[in-house]
Amino acid sequence: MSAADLDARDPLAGIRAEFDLDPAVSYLDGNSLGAPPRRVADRLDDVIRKQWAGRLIQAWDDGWWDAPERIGDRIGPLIGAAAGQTVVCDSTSVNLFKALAAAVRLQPGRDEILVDARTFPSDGYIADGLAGFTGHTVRRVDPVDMPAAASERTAAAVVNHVDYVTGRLHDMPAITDGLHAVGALAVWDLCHSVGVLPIQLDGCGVDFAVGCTYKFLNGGPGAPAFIYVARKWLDRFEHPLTGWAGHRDPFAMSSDYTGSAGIGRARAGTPDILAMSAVDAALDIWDLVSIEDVRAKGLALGDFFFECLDELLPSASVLTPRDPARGHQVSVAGTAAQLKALAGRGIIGDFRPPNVLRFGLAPLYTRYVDVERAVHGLVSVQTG
Ligand SMILES: Cc1ncc(COP(=O)(O)O)c(C=O)c1O
Ligand SMILES: Nc1c(O)cccc1C(=O)C[C@H](N)C(=O)O
Repeated sequence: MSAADLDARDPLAGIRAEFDLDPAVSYLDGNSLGAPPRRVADRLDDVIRKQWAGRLIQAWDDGWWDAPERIGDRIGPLIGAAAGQTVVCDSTSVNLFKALAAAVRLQPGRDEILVDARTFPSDGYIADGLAGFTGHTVRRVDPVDMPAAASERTAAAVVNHVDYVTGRLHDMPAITDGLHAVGALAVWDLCHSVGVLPIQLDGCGVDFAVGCTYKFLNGGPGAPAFIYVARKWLDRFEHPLTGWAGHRDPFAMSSDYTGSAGIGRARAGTPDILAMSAVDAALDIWDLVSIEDVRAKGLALGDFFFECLDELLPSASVLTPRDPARGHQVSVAGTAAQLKALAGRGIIGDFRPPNVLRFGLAPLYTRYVDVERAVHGLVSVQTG
């Protein structure tokens, strides 16, 4: 079937109109920065003109102060988290620091942290940075080998749900169970899976998770991230960034810190209301679509990408698995110069060293014609 026919039959095709995208551009980098939902601009206008200008500081009592928990609970259904376990705040890196610090604190006598050897570098840097304070040994292990590598020495393991380079999807239930079998805690990084595939954090018994909102959740550049703390750990969740926003009674201005009783204790400082309002507005799109439909289209876009490559560029070296154990991207070997040449043709992907071209497939706005154009573009930049 042609790309145009596939687009014509796509039940999600109409959702693209929710985004401010140039039809002439094939935007295939939603796995790095999502596209702008039109409703975000309207919401920010409202927050600035009506809430900030209209209510001034009184707006904190009109829903600003509680926005991190409220918006966290809107992300909850996308990650299989019942209410009260997810809060939106800080960056993924900062939230990972909090989650990992709390995890090792829960595991006295265990002296090792495992880190996904193929993770986005920041996760490894954070683990190393924390270990510099706690004295833990950090060992880098492929997620597939984590259950076998973990032992009674392992306090916690940081695992990516979807590998940011290849798009490989890791088996959350099996890896989590494997870690738990030796008493290690599981900390999942959902940056590349949230908003593209169904996730069951509660169902898998995951201990902690972090993720960003600026990729497939389209919250905008630098949008705040989220952190999930499983209900079973909420009472004992202790992290070192004990700022006033996580205090049980922040406006009492007590000189002693007592953490909030719930997920609020994962907060540290004042919430960035403008950025958070953008995330909130972007999440409205999930009132129109289901994650199951998004997942089905994401896999279909990937299958179509592989078909086009087989037909037009069989010599391509494809890094992304063809089976459904993948997220929503297709990665092929290539160069930074090729990426630049593609951008000159209106095809936007990204390059990750040393030799990977990544093409993100965001089912809310990616069209089959975008995939077809990307493969035609790859053919022309490979053949000169
Ligand atoms: C898998 C993964 N983890 C962590 C990060 C870091 O996120 P942040 O910049 O919000 O700290 C990113 C992207 O930047 C990422 O892709
Ligand atoms: N957050 C980013 C940024 O501010 C600029 C450029 C890229 C990013 C990214 O998020 C990169 C992304 N985590 C990746 O998968 O490579």
